[in-house]
Amino acid sequence: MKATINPHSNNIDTEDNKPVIVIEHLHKRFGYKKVLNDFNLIVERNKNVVVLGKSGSGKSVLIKCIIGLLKPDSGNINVFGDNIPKLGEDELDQARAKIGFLFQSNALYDSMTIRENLEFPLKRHWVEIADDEVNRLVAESLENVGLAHTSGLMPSELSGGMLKRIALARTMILKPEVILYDEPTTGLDPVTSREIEDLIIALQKKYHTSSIIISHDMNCVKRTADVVVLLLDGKCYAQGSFEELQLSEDQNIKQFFE
Ligand SMILES: Nc1ncnc2c1ncn2[C@@H]1O[C@H](COP(=O)(O)OP(=O)(O)OP(=O)(O)O)[C@@H](O)[C@H]1O
Repeated sequence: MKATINPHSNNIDTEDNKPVIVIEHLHKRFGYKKVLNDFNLIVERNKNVVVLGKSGSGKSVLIKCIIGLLKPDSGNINVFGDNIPKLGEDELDQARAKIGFLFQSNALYDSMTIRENLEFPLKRHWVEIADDEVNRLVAESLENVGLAHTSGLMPSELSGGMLKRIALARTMILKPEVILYDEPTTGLDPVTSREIEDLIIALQKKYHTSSIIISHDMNCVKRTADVVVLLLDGKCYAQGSFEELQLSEDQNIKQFFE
């Protein structure tokens, strides 16, 4: 079953229809296990696509293939015209500056201050960047997540929700055009989850980013998704708005909404 997306359901201009990620015939197996089996997906500019799927269905494998951490067996992953699986290490490094990745674990460096954590991607990707510009971008990204006062603190001094915000600030500091979120609200209480969802939506509006979000949290899916995709048996089994999928009579889809 494939739900269709109503092209008139959102206030979109033509720029927003522009595909930024085009995944075609993606295959990835580990031994005998076919994890992705002819997976196809288009993500348009300024859209949040949430990927739903059971545990072990291949959501993380998909995201790792998009960012080039895993190589698919076959298929194309075009991000702004770069076919990720075909890129060499240097080109991949450049492409990754345009693709932000929010790790489920946050992946902050415990031995660095918040400021140093934020400076790290800037100095790695933009070697020639001036100190003034570093200061400006660090301040802007901390303000974006409402944590300007934490600059000199260590990660161990922050709560789980604050760490997630800092991880988001660090992901955003390079102004990526695409952001991949791996379960952004897992392990957070409902109030903090809601704050993170609000931030995801606010930053998308501010910077016109496109996102793929993996989530089990149906509140997060409902609030953040422009498009919901169900990954089943390695394929894009269904695709549509949250409401369209919620109304589906297909048992494979229904079970996620019960
Ligand atoms: N590097 C690897 N080597 C072997 N098998 C792997 C590897 N990475 C993932 N897998 C297998 O691929 C399948 C999909 O894993 P993946 O982590 O993508 O699932 P998921 O949908 O993200 O699950 P969850 O929701 O529990 O995080 C699993 O069976 C997993 O064991």
